[in-house]
Amino acid sequence: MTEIIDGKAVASQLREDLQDAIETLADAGARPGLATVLMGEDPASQTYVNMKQRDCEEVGIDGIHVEIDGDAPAEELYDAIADLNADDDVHGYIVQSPVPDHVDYRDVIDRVDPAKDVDGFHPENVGRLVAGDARFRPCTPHGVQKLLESVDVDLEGADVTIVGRSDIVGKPLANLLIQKADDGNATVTVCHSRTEKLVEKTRRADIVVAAAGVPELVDGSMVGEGAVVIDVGVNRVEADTEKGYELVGDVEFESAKAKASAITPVPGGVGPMTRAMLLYNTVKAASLQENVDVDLP
Ligand SMILES: Nc1nc2c(c(=O)[nH]1)N[C@@H](CN(C=O)c1ccc(C(=O)N[C@@H](CCC(=O)O)C(=O)O)cc1)CN2
Repeated sequence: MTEIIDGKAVASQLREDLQDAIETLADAGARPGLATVLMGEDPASQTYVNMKQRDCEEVGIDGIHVEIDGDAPAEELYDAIADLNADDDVHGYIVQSPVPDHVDYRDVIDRVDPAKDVDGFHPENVGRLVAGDARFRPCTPHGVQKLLESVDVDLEGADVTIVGRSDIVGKPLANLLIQKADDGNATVTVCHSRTEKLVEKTRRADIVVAAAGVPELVDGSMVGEGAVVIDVGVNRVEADTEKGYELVGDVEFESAKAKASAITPVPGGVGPMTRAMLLYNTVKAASLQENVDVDLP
């Protein structure tokens, strides 16, 4: 029987497990604060920031939301970032990606105070992660690690094939999984649009992570018998539904499930974990800035 990895349940447990740390901070007179910044009107991004704000409310984190018109000059976003860097009540913040075309996301990230960079995207935090001393693990890769932990998969020496080389998922996940750590020690192959013999590389893997942003790119014929399949894709595909779209992963679920020992669904797999790990990083940021030791799950 294939195990369906319930990301909602793992995320819910993690939010519960964060409560001790949030209470420890409260006892010391500190309440974690997270700001979300959204520039533009991308509907999926609006959904994600709304969900992030709701998560904050649920666990006892102060949420602040900043919205910037999609046509505004980049300087307006830079000013908002400067304000958040200077605000002592904000321990962490994220600038939702993508930003409008006239704004360079790298210029944006460079301006974020690395101590408040709870996405873990600032070059200083990327460097620390690669060096094996991460301050903030990027939320989606960290969420994938927690999901693998939840199915007790042995990463030591495992062959992992990641399809996708994005700065947000593929690159940091590969770096985390090769590290000398209990949740690392894997052998990782990172595939991308120029990779040759992709099927060969996914089929030989013990763990396949699909993170290319291409709906149903990975099907059952690309999955080895008994592999663990992690689907990072959350693609909105036009459909005759109330919302006018349906959510489709990067994995063709039914055919991959027939081969896999465990698989994440979309929705309800990696997405909720991305949000849960943002809360985790915010609590960590608050603990570091307020000099209060907390036990993190
Ligand atoms: N600044 C950032 N921007 C983006 C990130 C990121 O980590 N930081 N990642 C993605 C989007 N993302 C986070 O913001 C994200 C994606 C999906 C979900 C989620 O909960 N998905 C649900 C379904 C939601 C729905 O109904 O549409 C699920 O999969 O069950 C949360 C966050 C790009 N940008």
